[in-house]
Amino acid sequence: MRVAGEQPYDVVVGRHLLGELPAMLGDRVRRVLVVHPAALAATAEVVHEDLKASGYEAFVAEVPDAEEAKTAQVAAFLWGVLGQADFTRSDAIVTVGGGATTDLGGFVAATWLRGIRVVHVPTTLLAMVDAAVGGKTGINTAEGKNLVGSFHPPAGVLCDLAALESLGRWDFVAGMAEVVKTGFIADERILELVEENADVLGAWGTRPTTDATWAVVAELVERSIAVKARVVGEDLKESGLREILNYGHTLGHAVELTERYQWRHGAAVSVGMVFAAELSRLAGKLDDAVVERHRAILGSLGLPLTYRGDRWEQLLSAMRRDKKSRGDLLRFVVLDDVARPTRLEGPDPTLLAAAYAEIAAEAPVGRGPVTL
Ligand SMILES: NC(=O)c1ccc[n+]([C@@H]2O[C@H](COP(=O)([O-])OP(=O)(O)OC[C@H]3O[C@@H](n4cnc5c(N)ncnc54)[C@H](O)[C@@H]3O)[C@@H](O)[C@H]2O)c1
Ligand SMILES: O=C(O)C(=O)C[C@@H](O)[C@H](O)[C@H](O)COP(=O)(O)O
Ligand SMILES: [Zn+2]
Repeated sequence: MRVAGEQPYDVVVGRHLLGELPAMLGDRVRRVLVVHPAALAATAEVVHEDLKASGYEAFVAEVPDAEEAKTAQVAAFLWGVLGQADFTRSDAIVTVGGGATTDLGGFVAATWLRGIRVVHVPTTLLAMVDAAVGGKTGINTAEGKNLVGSFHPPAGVLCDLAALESLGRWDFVAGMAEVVKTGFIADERILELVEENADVLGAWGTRPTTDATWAVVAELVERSIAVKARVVGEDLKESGLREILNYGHTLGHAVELTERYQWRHGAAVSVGMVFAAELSRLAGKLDDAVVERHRAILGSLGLPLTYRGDRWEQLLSAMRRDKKSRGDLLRFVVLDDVARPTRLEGPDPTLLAAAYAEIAAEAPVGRGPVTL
């Protein structure tokens, strides 16, 4: 799939794709830094050896797992590695990992010498369908999620579906939240596919994956990437259309911060989408049936639908730092219907509180498997 823009690039979905890496890196690259978390050390070493065999001067850097990687300290560590190895503007980074790794590696590529090439090799469902595509890079600060970053499109993305074989159930399910998001904002066929296959998708990794399930996963990945490619191809820097990809994220990111990143991103986005759907309904835009479809689909995958009722003020305060806010104006992506996203600007505080009341859990929810 081709992503349009000033520097168009390919997103390749398939199996055993590492042979495509040199072509994506391009002719001028001499040095390559492979960035990965510990869980992907073996894959990163294969990439490292392949690159050396292809004539590159290749290095590897292991970074912390998950959100622990998305800090200024870890970015500074990688800047140090690049500096020590004399990386120039014609050199490149390859990321091998989930969305946290692609966000971090993309950010370091965007900032080193004001921008070097990066190729992403996403290894989670979430990173394949969302994080690795579109050039949004970022790290967190104490005040919130992705508050520092830049738009820096990759030179290419290699989605090797074989990587999903080792992905744990709840990491796969968390990725499904972004797939479902894509369905609600742009492609109803995605929702139908999830509805038809929720039992096997929600049980990922607990039983052997049949060829039929792989075919469904491949179609979901391709459809989700197609939506993202179309949107970011039109609006890389989020001046309008791209905001729809943030459906469910205004509250979702606030939940992640409140939980000190102990919830998976996809789990927080799941709760955030139910909130956004309720907000859409209370604003008179969305039918009850579509709101209930959110709960049915996300719930059938095992994703959370509620969040603790005693955290509203904290969440509201975190939402003020959302990137869609303008001054004191809170802005939300909401739905008029399936595949008809729109914006709600400066909703009345009582409307927001009423939407939150619809998703608030009476007692604090436990640290369940998807959230952890
Ligand atoms: N830039 C964007 O457009 C964008 C879009 C969506 C999400 N994100 C970001 O992506 C991050 C979430 O990404 P994620 O869900 O991939 O989380 P993640 O990167 O934390 O990976 C989840 C876990 O899976 C492990 N893992 C990765 N690949 C594996 C494999 N093949 N087999 C076994 N284990 C594997 C990781 O080590 C980690 O423990 C968040 O930081 C979110 O903000 C960014
Ligand atoms: O690509 C985008 O644009 C998105 O909003 C995709 C989201 O799934 C992703 O989580 C993104 O990182 C959120 O961006 P942010 O600007 O709200 O931090
Ligand atoms: Zn997201």
